Amino acid sequence: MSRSINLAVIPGDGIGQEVVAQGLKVLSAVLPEDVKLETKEYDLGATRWHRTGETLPDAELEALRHHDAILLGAIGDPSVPSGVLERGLLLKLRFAFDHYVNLRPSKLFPSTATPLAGRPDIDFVVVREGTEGPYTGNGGSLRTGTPAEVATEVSVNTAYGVERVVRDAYGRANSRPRKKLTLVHKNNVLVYAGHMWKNIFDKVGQEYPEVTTDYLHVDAATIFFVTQPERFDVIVTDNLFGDILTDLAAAVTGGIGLAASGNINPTGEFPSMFEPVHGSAPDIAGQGKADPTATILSVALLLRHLGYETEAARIEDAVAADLAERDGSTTRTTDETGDALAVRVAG
Ligand SMILES: NC(=O)c1ccc[n+]([C@@H]2O[C@H](COP(=O)([O-])OP(=O)(O)OC[C@H]3O[C@@H](n4cnc5c(N)ncnc54)[C@H](O)[C@@H]3O)[C@@H](O)[C@H]2O)c1
Ligand SMILES: CC(C)[C@H](C(=O)O)[C@@H](O)C(=O)O
Ligand SMILES: [Mg+2]
Repeated sequence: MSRSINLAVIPGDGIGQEVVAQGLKVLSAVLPEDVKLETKEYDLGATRWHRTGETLPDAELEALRHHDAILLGAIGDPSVPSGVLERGLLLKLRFAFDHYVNLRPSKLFPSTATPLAGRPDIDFVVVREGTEGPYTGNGGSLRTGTPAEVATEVSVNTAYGVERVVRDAYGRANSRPRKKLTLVHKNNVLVYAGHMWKNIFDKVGQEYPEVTTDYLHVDAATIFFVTQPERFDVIVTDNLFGDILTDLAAAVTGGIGLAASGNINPTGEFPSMFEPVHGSAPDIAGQGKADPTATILSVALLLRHLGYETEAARIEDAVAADLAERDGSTTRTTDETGDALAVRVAG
C-alpha cells in the first residue's frame, strides 16, 4: 500500500525560515521511498502582513485544515507590533485547530551541555494546555494610555478544557515506565482556577490508580526544574505556566535550540502542528547561526503522531549521536547541522 504525507509548511519569520528548511531536509532523508511527501508552503508572517495587512485569512485557514499536519518555524518580528502575529496567526491556528495538548518533551541527551551540576537524569514531558488560560484574549483596557488606565487579561479555565488535557496527561503518564504525573498551578493564590484544576486532577486520577501524583505551585516548580529535575516524569499545567516552564526546561537540557513541541489535536478532527519551542530569534536571524535541532526533533514528533514510529526514532537517535560528537569549540552553521543530521538518518 502506498503511503503519503500531505504537509503544510509555515516557515514564518526570522530563523523560522532557516530552521524549517533543515527540518524538511531531514524529513525527506528519513522517509522510505514508498512514502510520498507532498508539501505546500504558506506565505504567512511578517512579510505577508507588511504586504497585505493580513495575518491568517479564512481561505488559508480552511486550506490548512485539509493537511495531515503542519510544520511551523517561528512567528514574530520586531517590525510588527508585538502580539499582532503571535495572536493573529500562531494562537489563531492553535485555537482554530483545537490544539488543546501542547506537548513539550525535555530530555538531557548524554554529553549535552547543561548548566546543572551533577548531570541529573532529565526525561520529562510537559503537557501544556493550549487553548485556554490567559491566552484567550479575554481582556481589555480602559482609559488607554492615560495615567488612569486599567488593563485586564482574564484567565479562562473551563471544566471541559481542563478535564480533557488532564485526562490526556494521565494517559501519557500511564504509558511511561515511571507513571508519575505532577500538576503545576498556583492554587494558593489563584483559588478559583487553581482549585478547579486540582479537583479535576484528583477526580480523573481515581481512574488511574497506577499513576503516582503530586502537586507543585509553579514558583516552587521552577526551583525543582533546576535543583531536582529528575523528579519529573509528566507535568500537566495551564497555558501560561507551561509556556514559561518549557523555556526553563529547554535551558537545563542543552538550550532552546534543542526544544521541540507538538500542538496536538488528539481527536484528529484538525491537523496537529509541530514547531520548535523557540521564537524567530531576531538577534541571530539571517546569520546561519540558529540551531535547527529543535525543528528537526519537532519533525520526529510529527512523524510519531502520523504513525511513523521507526522514522521518528531514527531522527532522535541521529540527534543523540550527533550531539555526542558536537564539538563545543567549533560552531556549525544551521545548514551544516541539517546536512549532518540528514546524512545520519539516511545512513
Ligand atoms: N512559536 C513561536 O513562533 C514563537 C515562540 C517564542 C517566541 N516567538 C516570537 O519570536 C520573537 C522573538 O522572541 P524572543 O526573543 O523572546 O524568543 P526567541 O526564542 O526567539 O529567542 C530567545 C533567545 O534564544 C536564542 N535562540 C532561539 N532559538 C534559537 C536557535 N534555534 N538556535 C540558537 N539560539 C536560539 C535567540 O537568539 C535569543 O537569544 C517574538 O516576536 C516572539 O513573540 C515566537
Ligand atoms: C509566541 C507565543 C505566542 C508562544 C506562546 O506563548 O505560546 C511562544 O512563546 C511559545 O512558547 O510557543
Ligand atoms: Mg514560549
